Amino acid sequence: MKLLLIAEYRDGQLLAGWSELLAFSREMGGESVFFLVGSEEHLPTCDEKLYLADSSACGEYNPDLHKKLIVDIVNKEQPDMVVFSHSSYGWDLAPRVAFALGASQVSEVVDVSDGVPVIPVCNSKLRREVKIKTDQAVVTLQAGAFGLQEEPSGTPTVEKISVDAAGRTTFTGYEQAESGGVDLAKASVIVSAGRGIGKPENVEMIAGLARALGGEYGASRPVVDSEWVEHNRQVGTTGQTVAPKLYVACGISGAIQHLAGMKKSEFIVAVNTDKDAPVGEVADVLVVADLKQFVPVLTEKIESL
Ligand SMILES: Cc1cc2nc3c(=O)[nH]c(=O)nc-3n(C[C@H](O)[C@H](O)[C@H](O)COP(=O)(O)OP(=O)(O)OC[C@H]3O[C@@H](n4cnc5c(N)ncnc54)[C@H](O)[C@@H]3O)c2cc1C
Repeated sequence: MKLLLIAEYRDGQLLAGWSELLAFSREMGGESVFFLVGSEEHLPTCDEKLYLADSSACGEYNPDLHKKLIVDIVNKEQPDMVVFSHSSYGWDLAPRVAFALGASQVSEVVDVSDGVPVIPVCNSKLRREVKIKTDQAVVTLQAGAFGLQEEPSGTPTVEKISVDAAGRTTFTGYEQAESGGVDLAKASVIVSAGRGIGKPENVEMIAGLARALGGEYGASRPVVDSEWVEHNRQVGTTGQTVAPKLYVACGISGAIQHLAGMKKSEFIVAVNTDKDAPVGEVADVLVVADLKQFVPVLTEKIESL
């Protein structure tokens, strides 16, 4: 099996997701070739072949033009799979490439089972193995789902490529999302509220524990989507990525999109009524308890120290 891995470049920097693409390729047992619209200054540290288009000529974000470049490489290399990150770049480009190739597309892959991509379904409550029936497939990988065991090293063999066409899209720049007054990335302790808190009035209970520990409070996406907590406190792939000394996940099941934003925390405590909740796989301590009983008692004890 051969895989074409589409690395990403933003604001003059190579994005770290390239190593997740390589980890996926290794799980698939495949030979990998990279594609990047970027610069020779920032290349993946690996020994694979890399097709490099210059971002100053092709634009960092020009889906029309990048699709043409990728399709040319696909015609040359004949990979079985073209692999993107499940990012805004991937969301935009992957369907264009799949359509151009007449290939099937599998979005948001989180695992591999016996060589078959696995995707979450039913709001991540279930997983589905996807059997690909076309000769070629285009897949996108959920952030944080795949990781290399070892620190990547090496120097790619670079082949420079270019394209004459201009494309129909004009890139005008990136706009930074407003982060508001809270910068969770700077907090050394974060206590997060999940759907298990049950009602918006219980956010204060989570904020109280965070205050007692000298930290900030965060939330999972359903809590933010319900407008119980503002978006700048959301942790996960569509929120903030954090790595505090202590992360306390209260009533959070541990969906891959949440774990991707907090699993690098130094010490993780999870409070959950379900002893089999997936968050237990990353937690250093799993407290099997009703958070409405446990959190107020813990807060009181800490405050009395
Ligand atoms: C493209 C995409 C991007 C996403 N981005 C994000 C993201 O950035 N961040 C994010 O968090 N999610 C994100 N999600 C959503 C994610 O898939 C999950 O749906 C979400 O993380 C689940 O949130 P939760 O754990 O709070 O809720 P649930 O999965 O419903 O879990 C609730 C947990 O609370 C426990 N519980 C219930 N009652 C109690 C109690 N009284 N005491 C203790 N425990 C209790 C339950 O056992 C359960 O484990 C994204 C999804 C998609 C498709």
